[in-house]
This record gives sequence, structure tokens and C-alpha cells, in this order.
Amino acid sequence: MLKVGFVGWRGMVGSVLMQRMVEDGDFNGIEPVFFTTSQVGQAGPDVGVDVPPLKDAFDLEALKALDVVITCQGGDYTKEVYADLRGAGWKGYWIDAASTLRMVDEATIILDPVNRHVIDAQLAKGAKTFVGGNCTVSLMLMGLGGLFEADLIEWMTSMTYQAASGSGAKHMRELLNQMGALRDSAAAELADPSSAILDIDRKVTAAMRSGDFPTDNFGAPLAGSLLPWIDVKRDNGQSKEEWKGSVETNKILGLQDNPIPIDGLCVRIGAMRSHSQAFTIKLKKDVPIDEIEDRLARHNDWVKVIPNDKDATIAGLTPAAATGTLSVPVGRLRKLAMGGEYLSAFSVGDQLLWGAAEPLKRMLKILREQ
Ligand SMILES: NC(=O)C1=CN([C@@H]2O[C@H](COP(=O)(O)OP(=O)(O)OC[C@H]3O[C@@H](n4cnc5c(N)ncnc54)[C@H](OP(=O)(O)O)[C@@H]3O)[C@@H](O)[C@H]2O)C=CC1
Ligand SMILES: N[C@@H](CC(=O)OP(=O)(O)O)C(=O)O
Repeated sequence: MLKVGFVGWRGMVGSVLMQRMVEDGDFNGIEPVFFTTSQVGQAGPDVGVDVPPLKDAFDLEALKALDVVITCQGGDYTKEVYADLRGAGWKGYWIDAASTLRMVDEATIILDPVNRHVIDAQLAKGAKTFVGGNCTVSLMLMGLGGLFEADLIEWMTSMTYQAASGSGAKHMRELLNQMGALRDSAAAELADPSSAILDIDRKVTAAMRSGDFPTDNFGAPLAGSLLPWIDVKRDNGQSKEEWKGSVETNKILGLQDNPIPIDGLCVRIGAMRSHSQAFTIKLKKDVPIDEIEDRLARHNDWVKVIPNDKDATIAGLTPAAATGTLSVPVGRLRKLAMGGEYLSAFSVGDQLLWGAAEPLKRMLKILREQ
């Protein structure tokens, strides 16, 4: 029976992983051991099987006893523990949600509905380190996998609309507090249907710009606004989030030697936990829309092609519709005015499910099937 250690299980991503594993009975047939950086000795979570008290996540001897480590604890933890654990001779499987190891040679980025062939080839070569991709990248590939599979994409742009959850739990709370503060700033006028909308707007704008508006986490208003920058700046003017779109996609697909150019702007918006993206895709040839829809729909069990009409779009192609589900709706599929080789598309997906927890959960299953 595989002895599997879980680190970061009570965080936001870890909690989603626990929930999904319990739902699918994934704790049956493994020996789970739960770790913590702050609560050593306390009781482990209720996952339907007996678990020992929480162990110290920095205890290399305890980690060395495991066949598999799954960590959702974050990049700092990975930096602190991974190299020492490998250096101490540990040969187990390391499955990680953090970005730290993604681009190192020994790591495989996992998104098995898209790159099972790459994962299998790496396992056959003895690879032991598997890392979930960036949420935006994974969701893009789940939505557009059919076009990549058919090698139809010459280049593409991705313009993102990313949810607060991508920054963490505190940011989600801050977004809601910002929304509440805006509403409260004009509560009296809102209650009076005859009040002037421009008075309401003035009050809301003043509240947003005031010193006591809650911005400790985002550093700026997000509710009623947006933030067209995610993560740090790179030398070429890209944000790190924008850079990941290209390098991670090509690594996931095993195309590092002949990469598909992918670039765009990453923008934080006031959604809670579903990321959306608008794509301009330059196709290698003029493929009819019905063939494109068919390829997209057939690629995996979770992508859902939404007809390009208003009612279907606002019902099914939104964060409100996708959140909490494994569905990845993709729609607004039409040829652009630039010509038959230019395709537009829009996709949405829960960034804590396919964007974070689900690929890790499925990697453990792949290891168990070996
Ligand atoms: N948020 C996201 O969208 C994505 C995140 N990731 C990766 O996953 C990592 C973890 O992200 P996320 O889950 O958002 O991080 P969280 O901040 O929710 O959790 C991280 C750790 O914080 C500790 N913690 C302290 N206080 C609390 C509390 N009140 N409730 C829960 N946990 C607490 C826990 O560790 P302990 O039990 O040891 O105290 C927990 O494992 C990220 O750093 C990133 O590398 C990857 C993809 C997407
Ligand atoms: N940076 C992503 C979330 C995330 O955690 O990404 P990564 O796993 O690449 O660090 C976002 O803000 O939406």
C-alpha cells in the first residue's frame, strides 16, 4: 500500500484536494500521513480512514519514510524541503502545486487529459517529480486541447480575467470587503429609487479612493475596478504570469524544441475563483467552425462547447456558471474579421479545481495504477 504524505492539506488548494479525494474514495487503499508546519501533534483531518496525528512537515526522516509526497503548501516550503529531501537520498514521488520546480529539467508538468503521453514517457524514464501547471495555463489547455492535439495553432494570444482566489484566501476576503464597502458608501441613495445615479457613482468612487478602503492585500481597489498586472515584472516587460503562458504550455505539450508562440496580458478582476480568458488564435489553415467545435468537444470529458449566441453564453460561459464544477466551458467561437485563419474563443474554469487540485489528485491515481 502506498504511503502518501500530504502537506498543505488545510490551505485553500489543499482543502479542495481533500474534498475531491474524499468524494472519489481516493483515500481507500493508500496509507495517508498528514503533515503541518504549525500544528504538530494535533489530530489529522477526517477523510474517512484512520490517520495518525499531524507530523512535522520539516522532519526529513518522517518524509523519507513516504512513497509519495503531495504538497499544496506553497513555493517557500518546496524551496526549503525538496532539495534536502532528494539530497538525503529519497527516491519517492514528489507531487507539487507550487510553481517553484515547474521549469526545472527533472520536473514534469502534469495535466493528464492533455499530456498523458508526456507523463507516461517521463515515468518510463524514471521521473519522480511532478508539478501542477499554472492555473491559467491548465484551464486554457483543458479548453483548447482539441486544437493543440490536431496541431492547428500557429500562434495565439491569451487575454485573461483572473479571479481573486489566484492570489489566495485573504485576497478573496478583501475583494468581498471591498464590495461591501462600496455598497455601504451609497446605501442610503441605493435605498431611494429616485436618487441620482451620478451621486451614487461619486460616493462609490470617493470610497474607492479613500485611505480607509481595504487594500492591504491587493494594494489597490479591485471591486469596481481591475488590476492589469499579476506577479512580478520580467526584463522583457512581461509579467511573470504572462511568461508562464508560453513556457509552461510548451513544456506541458513537450514542444520546448519547437515552441508555439503564446503571449497576452494577464488581468485580475473581481471574480471569486474562476478564471476566464479571451483568445485570438492564428490557425495553421482555414478550418471550418463546425470542425473546430467538434475537435474541441471531443478532446476531453470536461470541456463544454457553448454555442456562439447570447443566451447560451451568459447562461453557461461565466464564472458564476463554472465555479465549483469541473466543467471548462469554451465559447465565443467565430472567425475574426482578419480572415478564416483567425479564430476567437473564450473559456472559463474553476482555478482551484482543474487550475490546482485536480491534476495532483489524478497524478496520484496514475501512480497507483502503475
Ligand atoms: N491559490 C491558488 O490559486 C493556487 C495556489 N497554488 C499553490 O498552492 C500554494 C498554497 O496556496 P493556498 O492553498 O492558496 O494557500 P493557503 O494560504 O490557503 O494555505 C497554505 C498553508 O497555510 C497554513 N495556514 C495558516 N493558517 C491557516 C488557516 N487559517 N487556514 C488554512 N491554512 C492555514 C496551512 O499550513 P499548516 O497547516 O502547515 O499551518 C496551509 O497549508 C500556493 O502557495 C501556490 O504555490 C497553485 C495553484 C493555484
Ligand atoms: N498566479 C495565479 C495563481 C497561482 O498560484 O499560480 P502559480 O501556481 O503559477 O503560482 C493567479 O494569480 O491567478
